[in-house]
Amino acid sequence: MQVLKFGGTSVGSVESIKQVIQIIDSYRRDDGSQPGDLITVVFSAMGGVTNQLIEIGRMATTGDTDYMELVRRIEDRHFNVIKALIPVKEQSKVFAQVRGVINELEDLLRGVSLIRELSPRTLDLITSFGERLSTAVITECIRSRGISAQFLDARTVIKTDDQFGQADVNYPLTNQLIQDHYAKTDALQLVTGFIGSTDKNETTTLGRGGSDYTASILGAALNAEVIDIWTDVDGMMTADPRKVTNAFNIPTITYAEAMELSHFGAKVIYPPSLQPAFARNIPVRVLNTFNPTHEGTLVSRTAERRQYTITGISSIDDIALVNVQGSGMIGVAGVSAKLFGVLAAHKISVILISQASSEHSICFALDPRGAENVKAILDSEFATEIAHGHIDNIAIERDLSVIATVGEGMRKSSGIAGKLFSVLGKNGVNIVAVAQGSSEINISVVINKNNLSKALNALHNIFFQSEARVLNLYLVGTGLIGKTLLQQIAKQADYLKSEKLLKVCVVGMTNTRKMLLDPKGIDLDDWSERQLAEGVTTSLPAFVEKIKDYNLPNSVFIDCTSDKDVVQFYESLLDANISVVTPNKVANSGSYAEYRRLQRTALNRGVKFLYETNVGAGLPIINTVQGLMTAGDQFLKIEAILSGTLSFIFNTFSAGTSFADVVREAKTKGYTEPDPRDDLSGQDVARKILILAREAGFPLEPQDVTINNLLPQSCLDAPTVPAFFDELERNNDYFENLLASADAKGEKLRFVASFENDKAVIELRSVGPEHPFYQLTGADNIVSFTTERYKDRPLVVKGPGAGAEVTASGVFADVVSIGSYLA
Ligand SMILES: NC(=O)C1=CN([C@@H]2O[C@H](COP(=O)(O)OP(=O)(O)OC[C@H]3O[C@@H](n4cnc5c(N)ncnc54)[C@H](O)[C@@H]3O)[C@@H](O)[C@H]2O)C=CC1
Ligand SMILES: N[C@@H](CC=O)C(=O)O
Ligand code: NA
Repeated sequence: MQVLKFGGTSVGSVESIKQVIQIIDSYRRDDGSQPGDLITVVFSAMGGVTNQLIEIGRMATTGDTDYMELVRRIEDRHFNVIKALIPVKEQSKVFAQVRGVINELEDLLRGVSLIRELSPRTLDLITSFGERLSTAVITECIRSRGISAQFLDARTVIKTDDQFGQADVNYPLTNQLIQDHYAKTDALQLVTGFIGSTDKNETTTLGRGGSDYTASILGAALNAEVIDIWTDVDGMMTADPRKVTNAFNIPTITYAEAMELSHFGAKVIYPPSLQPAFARNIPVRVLNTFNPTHEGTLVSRTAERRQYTITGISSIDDIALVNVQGSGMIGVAGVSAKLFGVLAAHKISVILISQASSEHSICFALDPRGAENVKAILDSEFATEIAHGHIDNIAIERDLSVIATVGEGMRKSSGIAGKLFSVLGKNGVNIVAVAQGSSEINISVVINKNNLSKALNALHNIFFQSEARVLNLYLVGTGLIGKTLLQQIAKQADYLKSEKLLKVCVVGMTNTRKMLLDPKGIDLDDWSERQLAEGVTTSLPAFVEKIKDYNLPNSVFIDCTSDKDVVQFYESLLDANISVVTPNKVANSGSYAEYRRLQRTALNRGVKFLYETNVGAGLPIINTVQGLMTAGDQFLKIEAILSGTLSFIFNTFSAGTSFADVVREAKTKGYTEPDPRDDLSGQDVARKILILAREAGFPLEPQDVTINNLLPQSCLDAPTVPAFFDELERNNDYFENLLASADAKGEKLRFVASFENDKAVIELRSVGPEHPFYQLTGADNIVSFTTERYKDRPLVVKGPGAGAEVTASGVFADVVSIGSYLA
């Protein structure tokens, strides 16, 4: 015996009923014989009809005759099925049959409108019409195809007590009646879900999950091989797909896991209603009527071995927490007994309970709609304890959500809780309360509601490991470096996904003109067109506000500008647990206090502030200094060429060429700052040596860096970039003279930064062939660190220190390292 059940959406329309009939056909045995003796099919009411019937009942009690129109609509829906699926010559008989049932409903409603009262008993009778109508019509549809099928009104076999609305089943009697009935027939049984009857034959309903319950009762009584619950989703998912886009189907799950997941909000099935089947160890499959070839989910006593330690994550979006606390509770037996006694006596259902081992407080979660009432009850029940100071306070906290991670696999593995808390911590999700069932298959955390989506996504990402972790990027500045970075990300995306399990998703970008945000991710093939077409006028505060609003997990803010206005937002971003990566030197070269503040904020928040490209572009310079510092080395001296632009200029400029043209070439090659005056004035190098000294542990301020200026005053004073180039042209002789005097000594011009004895100095030097900086070519940088451990021979880092590709690649490496950290 196989028991099938089709829910309201499955039987909600002509098209879907056609699909249902095909599915029932597919259960036919291989030899082509009719499925009759093998299966039982339970139906819900057509989607929406039960709620309409409740509404109709309510309208009838108020004397509102509009209910008649609603009844008409219900009748029409069933008539439409008859018209579409039953041959014309057989239709009139079925119309008459439906009309008869509707007449009965109308008589009943007339009675209700006369006495103006709707008892639970009458409401059960009214709602029973939904299943009675749907099942009767589908039975005729199937019969008209020549299949021997029988309509079974479940009220004749499912016997209950008289708790209308949620009746309890009399199993011994019910099982007997079911078995007796099935002994007499081998026709396909088509059964009304949701309803039963008392021993006085009054109609009752089975409460939440009603038709699943019917299927389960039948399956258990008949010892079915399997119960197939046909619904409108592909079985149970690892998380609610509306909240977690990467959620996927769970092929097998245990009864206990299914119970836990649905207790915490997974609504695909309502396991308590499947209890009779579970008790007899009958497997339940959850299948999709609209995608019938999908394997769905098999719920059974044991699940197959899985690659993930957890099975699923579910949540209840809105809960309130009631906190009962007081020093008088410590060691006083009975407070919790009394508390739970009171809750039980008032039929208050509790979602989760947590008690600190100090016994100083107990908190429990419940539906927020009942919270005020519960507080009033507790305040009154515990009035004495409160008066005596044993309990200080009964407080309600609102706007909370609960997330449950569920899985049998958790029972045997350590470190799950650690992983859970760590990932929530790194994403700045504060945990308000925690509970772990002693079965160890569920850890639940209560968090602020506004973090729910971020927390669910972060947890899903981390626990379903074979899935790539998503890094959400916000890019400010789509100029030379920003654009190159986007190209590099686009090119490398597949590799990162498959080899590093990182899915890099650019969710926001802005330049000075337009900003574009899309939490689903911006396609990197046409970002620039989209930014132009869909972008809105840039407002940095609005951009940052959006980032915080989205509250996406694993978020990284990338500043590829040279603007100080962008820097102002770093601290609040870090504070909101958003990592910051930047080639922009402004933040780290302001006051020492600001530099430290950003470092501290990142550290406190468990996020990253990375700026390798602040010095020497992609060369590993900052990382080298940080590595030496971490290992306890001490810096004695730093000597360096830190400007790619000036390196290039002095390696390229020769007598008879235009100095200004060489500077222009440096700009074209992408070496200069957005404003090349920053390079030539020594400002850029000053920032770099300042940052290096700070990284090396010296609290330098900008004024501690002495710049021995290279440019004539008129160049320094040039108000605009074009004016600056004009001044360079006018001063060509000056630069030629500098070059000539170095040439005369067989030396080369080098713009050298050095740091020693708490002082940083930058100056133009001419160095001879014996000097290590003499050989430098192109736009190379070189840094020589003399430390306690590298005293006799300094540690040297050398290589291209400017240019779009190497800089973007350094920024990219920082971003990826955050991905690895978060993972
Ligand atoms: N070129 C190189 O070799 C290296 C550059 N860097 C740094 O990289 C950064 C970027 O340089 P480039 O890409 O050459 O500059 P760029 O001038 O080509 O691009 C800057 C971008 O930032 C945008 N922007 C500026 N202010 C903004 C604001 N307030 N709001 C929104 N967008 C804003 C601009 O619209 C533009 O898209 C600079 O801080 C530079 O110092 C660092 C290391 C090496
Ligand atoms: N403009 C800079 C680029 C790196 O910071 C340079 O020339 O070195
Ligand atoms: Na670097």
